Amino acid sequence: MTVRSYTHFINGRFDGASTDFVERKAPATGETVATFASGTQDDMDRAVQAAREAFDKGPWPQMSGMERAEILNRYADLVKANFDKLVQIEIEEVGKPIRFARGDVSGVVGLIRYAASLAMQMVGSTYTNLGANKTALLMREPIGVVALVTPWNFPALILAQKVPFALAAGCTAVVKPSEFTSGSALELAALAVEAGVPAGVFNVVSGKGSVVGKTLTEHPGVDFISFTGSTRVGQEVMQASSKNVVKTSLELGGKSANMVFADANLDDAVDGALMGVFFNNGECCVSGSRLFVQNSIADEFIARVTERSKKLKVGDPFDEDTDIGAMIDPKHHGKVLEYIDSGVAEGAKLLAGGGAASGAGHFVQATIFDHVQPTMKIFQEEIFGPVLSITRFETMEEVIELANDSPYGLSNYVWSKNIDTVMNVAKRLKSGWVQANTVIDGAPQLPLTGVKGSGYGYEMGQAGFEEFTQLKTLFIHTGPRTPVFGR
Ligand SMILES: NC(=O)c1ccc[n+]([C@@H]2O[C@H](COP(=O)([O-])OP(=O)(O)OC[C@H]3O[C@@H](n4cnc5c(N)ncnc54)[C@H](O)[C@@H]3O)[C@@H](O)[C@H]2O)c1
Repeated sequence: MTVRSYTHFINGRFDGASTDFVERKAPATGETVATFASGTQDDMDRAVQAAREAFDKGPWPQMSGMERAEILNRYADLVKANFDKLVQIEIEEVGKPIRFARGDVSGVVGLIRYAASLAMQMVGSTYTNLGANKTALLMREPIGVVALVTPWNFPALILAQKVPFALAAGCTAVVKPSEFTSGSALELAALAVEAGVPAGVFNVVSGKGSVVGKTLTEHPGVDFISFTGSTRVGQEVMQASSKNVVKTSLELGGKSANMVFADANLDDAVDGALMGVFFNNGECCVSGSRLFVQNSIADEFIARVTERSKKLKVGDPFDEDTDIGAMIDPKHHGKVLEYIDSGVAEGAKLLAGGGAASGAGHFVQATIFDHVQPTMKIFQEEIFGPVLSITRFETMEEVIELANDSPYGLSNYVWSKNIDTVMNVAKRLKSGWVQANTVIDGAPQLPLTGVKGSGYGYEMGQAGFEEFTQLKTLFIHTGPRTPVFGR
């Protein structure tokens, strides 16, 4: 197996300055698949400086939207041309099954194309009703140098939820990818330059969050921070941003409810229950890891979900038939197993799985608990693995209360053929996103956001694009002015 060896990507090229490298072992095999430079404060300073100069001196921010769109579309073509390589990197470094890695890279292409269209939609507004001789222009401008910190579960996809939108707005960026999965970020930066993005516009520094992540989010050269990761680190990023009073957007953890009413299309809902929790190994912020089933259908529905879960294939992520790959690293693997033990210890009923799955990698069996109570850890905490917690309910009131009983508020799902049920539940759920009769769905046009412990700010969509812009108000007085002083 070839080991990919990466340095940082600063000012339009791979940077020769690093001497310290860390090995990335594939979670599914334990083999070394890549080495990443272990960044220092100095590396991060150089990257921010490159982005600062590229922003202040141009030409990227001054280009027309049409020019930026053209380059971004060329970038999308290049990502497509490198599809297989990027898919391989995501499988090897993350341990996710091939069909989901393919979905991620297709998603990257779509996000870049959509962002390209937004480059031509950078519109402000005009007020003409302010009184005689007065007009105001609200001019939309790029926010500046942006710090983008990404997690390991969707390394390419989450990067593409940020970078193309920032670039479309005319910003310049420094990316700090996860230290586990930096390969795709570095490849994507190099492809952007190949597509015509000028040097210094898109920089990547790999390394530890506590070193380069911290340096980046505290850096005085940064104008906006967009962070995706855990709620705990999100809190640290908030503190870091206060140092220079920098605007932030935080996309944090989740513990979504997947609610199945008796009148739902039950075939679809069974599939949605499995997809909700086992997609991307369960390492998914919008995972529907709490399943709520209405009492009248519960026994049969839960039996069907359990039976199907036992047929899932856990193992080699390169195998087309694999449903669940490997957990990201041994520590996280151990944490997921501890949650499973806590579910048993706290009295939930184990229906399927319940431990590690065999193989050389960090595999976990598809695990299902029934009769989970809101007081249990597996109900409240984000497990980030293939572990489903099921709770039964009787009424709509009860399930809304159960769903909202969470420190998080990212996404929720409701299954019912009754539009009244869907609307009534959706309106009362405390989450940034609700999906009806589907699960973990989305499109580049639709903004993702959280409430409560899931963060704030928007990613994707027009709202996500506007995060990378700011409004400058130009108030213009024309014609004679009535004196205020010295009349
Ligand atoms: N809301 C969303 O859209 C979304 C999407 C994906 C993942 N997530 C969340 O991400 C988490 C899993 O990812 P993770 O384990 O990589 O998260 P994490 O918070 O441990 O790390 C995220 C990133 O922050 C960096 N980091 C760590 N300490 C830092 C510091 N002090 N300052 C700046 N950066 C620092 C890490 O190196 C990494 O690049 C889960 O909680 C998941 O729900 C959220």
